[in-house]
Amino acid sequence: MEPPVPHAPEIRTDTPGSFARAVFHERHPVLIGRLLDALPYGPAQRAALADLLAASTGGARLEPPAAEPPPADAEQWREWGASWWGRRWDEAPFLWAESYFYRRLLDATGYFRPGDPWYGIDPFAPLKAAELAGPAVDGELAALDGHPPTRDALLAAALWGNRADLGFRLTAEDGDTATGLVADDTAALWAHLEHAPGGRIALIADNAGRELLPDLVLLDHLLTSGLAGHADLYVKPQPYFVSDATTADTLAALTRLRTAPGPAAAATGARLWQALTDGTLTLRTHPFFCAPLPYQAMPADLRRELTGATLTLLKGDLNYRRLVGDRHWPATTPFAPLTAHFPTPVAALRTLKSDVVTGLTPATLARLDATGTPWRTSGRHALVQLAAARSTAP
Ligand SMILES: O=P(O)(O)OC[C@@]1(O)O[C@H](CO)[C@@H](O)[C@@H]1O
Repeated sequence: MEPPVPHAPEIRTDTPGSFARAVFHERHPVLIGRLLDALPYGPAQRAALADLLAASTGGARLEPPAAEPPPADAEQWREWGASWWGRRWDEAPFLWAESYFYRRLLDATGYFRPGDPWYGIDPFAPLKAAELAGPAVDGELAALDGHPPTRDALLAAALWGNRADLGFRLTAEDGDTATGLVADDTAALWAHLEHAPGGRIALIADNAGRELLPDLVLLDHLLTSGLAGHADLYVKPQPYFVSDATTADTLAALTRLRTAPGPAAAATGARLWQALTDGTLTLRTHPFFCAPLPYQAMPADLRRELTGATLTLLKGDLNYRRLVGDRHWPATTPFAPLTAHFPTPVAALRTLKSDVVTGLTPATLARLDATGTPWRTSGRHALVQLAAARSTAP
């Protein structure tokens, strides 16, 4: 008999002193301030953003997205929010409420209003562009011209690239430095790919810029080494969680690679460009990547699309929360059973930036707890976790 899948309470924002509450009450005000500094939004948009902040932190009731003109996702959101409309923002689960906050933020800027001059304008674009143009990226691209990096180094770069999350950076402590891995299935991940080389790999991206660049370099390695015969790169269909990568961000990152002064970065960019044009690499998206739901609720069309991949590389903190469920799991809860719903073998590459964690050994947990630091949320720790036991048949 299968062991029962364990349960734990969902994380909510109404717990005083919690990380989730701080995201709404500390991070979001800083974020709205940054957006208002970065773009010359007019009085109506400024008022709408201020209203959103007040409603989402002040006990207002949840209402569906603006109905006039009806946005393309109106029906979808009516369904996704069926349990929550009319309830207070802080009664909804953290995962749901945060996702809806970003949806309403786009509403407030005019992003969804055809005919509005701000229609389709990414409110986070100035923040993402500044990071991509910055000197840190110059250094990281130049480093590719040194000793050819090992595959472990490429994987580690993609993993730690997840710290460059502009939402997290809004309130991260200065000087936070990376420490170590709390779980490390790196060797098992390579063994899994070596066991069935040449298959299709999916990478579900997280942040643009300094995270997406090493993700792209990793994909190039997987394709050129033959470990993958094809790669699908999944990005968000719309701006989300500040720096999540969209198609526009992917094109910007590719251009940054192709036009890099160093030969190694430029050659990587050229190969990836070619891979996109000849179909070896496919750029994909789906509305579910901005859904306020765990991956257990993945719709059938996306499930079908992913099925058959040798491995899905799932990047980042939010994807991890969606994978295992945004719940107060005891940290030693085994990782694999919580991911059994996922349609392919899956590897999470994530820096720890929220309360959820699973699959730790009791010794690791005791060591981390003994530090007396906020190790779950500081972004100083990371993990590579693999759940490989899955049918890979299409
Ligand atoms: O998914 P990412 O970019 O790694 O992290 C997203 C994040 O910054 O946003 C949420 C809180 O706002 C947390 O999941 C995490 O701290």
